[in-house]
Amino acid sequence: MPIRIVADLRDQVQAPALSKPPKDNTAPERAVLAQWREAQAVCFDVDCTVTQQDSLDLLAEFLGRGDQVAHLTDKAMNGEVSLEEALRDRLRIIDCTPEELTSFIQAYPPTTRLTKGVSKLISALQARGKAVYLISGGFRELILPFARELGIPPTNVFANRINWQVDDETGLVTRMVGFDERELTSKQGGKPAAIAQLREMYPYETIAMIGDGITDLEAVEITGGADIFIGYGGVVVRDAVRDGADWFVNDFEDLSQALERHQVAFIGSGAWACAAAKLVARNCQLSSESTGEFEKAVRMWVYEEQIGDRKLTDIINERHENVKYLPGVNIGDNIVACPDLLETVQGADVLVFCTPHQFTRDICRQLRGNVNLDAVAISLTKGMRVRAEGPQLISEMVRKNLNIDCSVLMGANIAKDIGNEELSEATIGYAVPANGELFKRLFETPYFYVQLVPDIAGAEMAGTLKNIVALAAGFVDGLQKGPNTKAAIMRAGLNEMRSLAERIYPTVRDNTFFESCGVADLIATCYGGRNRLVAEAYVHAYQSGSPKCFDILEAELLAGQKLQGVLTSDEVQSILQVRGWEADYPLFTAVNGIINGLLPPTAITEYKSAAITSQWQ
Ligand SMILES: NC(=O)C1=CN([C@@H]2O[C@H](COP(=O)(O)OP(=O)(O)OC[C@H]3O[C@@H](n4cnc5c(N)ncnc54)[C@H](O)[C@@H]3O)[C@@H](O)[C@H]2O)C=CC1
Ligand SMILES: O=C(CO)COP(=O)(O)O
Repeated sequence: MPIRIVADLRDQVQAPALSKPPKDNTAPERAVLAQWREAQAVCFDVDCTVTQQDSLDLLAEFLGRGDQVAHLTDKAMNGEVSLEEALRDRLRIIDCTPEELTSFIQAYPPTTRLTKGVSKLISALQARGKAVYLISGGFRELILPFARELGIPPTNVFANRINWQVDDETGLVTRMVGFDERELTSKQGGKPAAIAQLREMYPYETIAMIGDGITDLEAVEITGGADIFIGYGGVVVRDAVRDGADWFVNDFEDLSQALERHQVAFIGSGAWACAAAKLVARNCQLSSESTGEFEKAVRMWVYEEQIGDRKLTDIINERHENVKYLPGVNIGDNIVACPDLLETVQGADVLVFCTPHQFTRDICRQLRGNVNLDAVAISLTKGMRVRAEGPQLISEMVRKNLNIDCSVLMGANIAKDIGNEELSEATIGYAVPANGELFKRLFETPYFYVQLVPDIAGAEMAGTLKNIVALAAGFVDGLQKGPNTKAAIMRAGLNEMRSLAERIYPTVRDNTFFESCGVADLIATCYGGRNRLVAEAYVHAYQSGSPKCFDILEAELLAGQKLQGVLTSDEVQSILQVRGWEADYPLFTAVNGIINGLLPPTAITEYKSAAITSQWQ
């Protein structure tokens, strides 16, 4: 039985001289590329896109009626006859029994008919958590074997259904008698209708449609349909489809490659930055060996210092260890330390910010105009900036300066313990769900669990404000009070954190404070953090009669690491003062009075009344 092979098909369709030069849209525009990478759902046409031949054409050939059917298929795919009409006529010609259909599927199993690279592409999409659908004007009986082969659940298949005639006497299915005309894909406009239905069922922001025919292109031309249309010309090239496509590919490898290998740049190299970079290094290494989502090498910007007679960057690159800020932890040999900020971010499309918050603004200024326009960012920094018009969280600063999306990762994350691979958790606050998922894949490991919350401001405010409460906890420890007092201070602190976050950012969700970024981070920092440690030392020095300021204690105790709570307390207090809210936040206000020497450390246990005193000094 003759089978039309790919080359024949192509010759046949391309043979007539093109009336105009082919449009070159084989290199995607930046925005199209970004949409392709972001798409949460990807819909594939099946015949001549997933399969090398049109299944009905091949079935007709198998039955010896090939020429009549192929002619009708081409007419429908070129938009010359309506889909319904072509479908009806083709089925009438094919007119086969269930046994003939089964023999056909056995003779041409899916593995022999898949187009080059489609299997790899679909696996890569699935590995990235994207939903894959088959949307076809063909028949389920012929399409489900492909769905099975590609790991696509039958519920993700939109296709037509053959009506079968049942023998009244035997109850056995005998012949096909047309098709179910109620199926969405049996009609013109069926593909965008199927996509519109997906949108009703799921909150997909970006949907891509891939196909070779006019009915596939239609999916993007109707409101509520797909967001981008990628034309596929590996089997058949149709002028109208090629010209109408946002991107036209002849090889699925182009699409796989475009999905692959995000280049990650890490900005910061302190204790947490290095522990977090170790998580990222592991995942980039693994992904480069499997899904290819992330490039193996991760550049890390290091604020250069001399360590003895050597540069810190040289030591990190040689020993894979930051001997000053996270000694004893191998952060991964694919982390490349770089002292030049702009060189670090060159070509990167995933940016991780993790520096003490007082340095982020200057870093953003240097980066302005120097990062990929389609880059996405995440901030691990806990802190805020205060301007005349109000507070600015670090994620807002990144977003505003660089004009890119910025998620946050916050949590109970004492750097040394994560460096030592102790079980820990974090919360990613995101605005764009696909970016939240991307960052989860970048950070999550078997010892570092990540939860996603659609609440950037809540997660970031929680991470920032708990540093003030950690100072209060340090005062309590310095005063050698027991667990009741510490718990009372932490509870009051949590209330003030939540209240202030919700007051400044009304979109903040209450539940966020029960995630790792909320109560868990508060507990971890109030027991094991640097803010607690230094605040405790402050009390000891104060009580010994030789008080020391926080700058001195930071330098003495933290070996170059930076405290965030003291600055944050001053920043938050200026907001409370300007807005006349101090009385509503007595714990924050008492802490600020203590760190500025207006109140003695003992005032922490009398914070409700002490705060009132401190306001007027
Ligand atoms: N250390 C921890 O356990 C955790 C820290 N964080 C947060 O992560 C952020 C970064 O903290 P770490 O990585 O721990 O840093 P760190 O406090 O350990 O180290 C300070 C860093 O600042 C750099 N630096 C000093 N002067 C600088 C300048 N002028 N410009 C730019 N950088 C300069 C130093 O080179 C060093 O890398 C902070 O907001 C912190 O609150 C969050 C979770 C845990
Ligand atoms: O944020 C932290 C833990 O999640 C670390 O807090 P410290 O800066 O007080 O060490």
